[in-house]
Amino acid sequence: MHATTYALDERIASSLPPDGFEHARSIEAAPQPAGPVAGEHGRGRLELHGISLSFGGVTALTEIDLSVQPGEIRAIIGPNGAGKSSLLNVISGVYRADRGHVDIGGVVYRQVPTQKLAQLGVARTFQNLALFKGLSVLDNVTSGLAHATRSGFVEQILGLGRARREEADGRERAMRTLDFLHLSDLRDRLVATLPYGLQKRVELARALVAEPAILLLDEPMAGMTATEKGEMSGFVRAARDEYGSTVILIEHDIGVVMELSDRIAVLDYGRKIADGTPRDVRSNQRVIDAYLGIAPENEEGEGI
Ligand SMILES: Nc1ncnc2c1ncn2[C@@H]1O[C@H](COP(=O)(O)OP(=O)(O)OP(=O)(O)O)[C@@H](O)[C@H]1O
Repeated sequence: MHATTYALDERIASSLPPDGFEHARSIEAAPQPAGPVAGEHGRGRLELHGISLSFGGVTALTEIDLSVQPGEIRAIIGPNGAGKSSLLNVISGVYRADRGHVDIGGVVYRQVPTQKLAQLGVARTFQNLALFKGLSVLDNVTSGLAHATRSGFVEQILGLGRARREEADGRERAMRTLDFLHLSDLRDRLVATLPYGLQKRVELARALVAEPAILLLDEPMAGMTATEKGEMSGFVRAARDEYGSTVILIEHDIGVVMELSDRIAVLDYGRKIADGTPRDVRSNQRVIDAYLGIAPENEEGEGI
């Protein structure tokens, strides 16, 4: 494990939010954190306290509390429009909550500074792929380290010592991540030529190359075949085991969620209606009524 944390590619961060809603909040300058800088001490811990968010007259989130332990795989589920993406966008600083705060590794934010997400050890993937389709797999994954670069523009242009060492180091890290996700053979392929399921895996690689303390995955298995979902689940679990990353994922496939998650938070109309182990959630009557729609004795965790 490397002590250094790396940043998301600025180009990707600045392309947020992806949904194009009229009332999308602008990213505001974040206040300086009040407490100590997040260190190894609180690495991977995330807490939300009383998060409320609305868009004009639409309430997206109401007083959400969430406590995620280091190394945990935590799913956020709920019907369409329940507030899942909004919550992920609050965690990653795309939205500023109307009320409440986000605690990342012991540092409290009213709005998480998106541009510093990587320094905080947070990486994310997107519901709609946000890859550079015209670049190779290797270049896309290396771009996940863009903020780690310490050398200046001139050094990079001139290919001076530090810039060259950083480039070599970045490529080596990217190669290791590709190997980890069984993508090495595809490293020179243009992303646009890959099937969708593999593009999703490349996006995971780009997030993982920074060895993040907290990995936010927005529907990582959407649009995948059952086989691809199984593979992806295995990679997500392996990533947690290998890098010690805390994983927070939004996923609609209940079978996957039940099988992969340590704990599950369930949202409905912007409120958290349940939070617990897959077994707890599966037998929770409010969850069954709002989301699962099946009696617990009749299901195998496959859902809906
Ligand atoms: N930028 C926005 N502008 C206006 N309304 C928004 C915006 N983002 C979300 N909303 C609204 O907030 C509510 C929660 O939406 P959100 O996308 O967070 O739900 P979700 O659970 O992620 O849904 P889905 O599963 O369909 O992706 C919805 O009523 C949605 O229309």
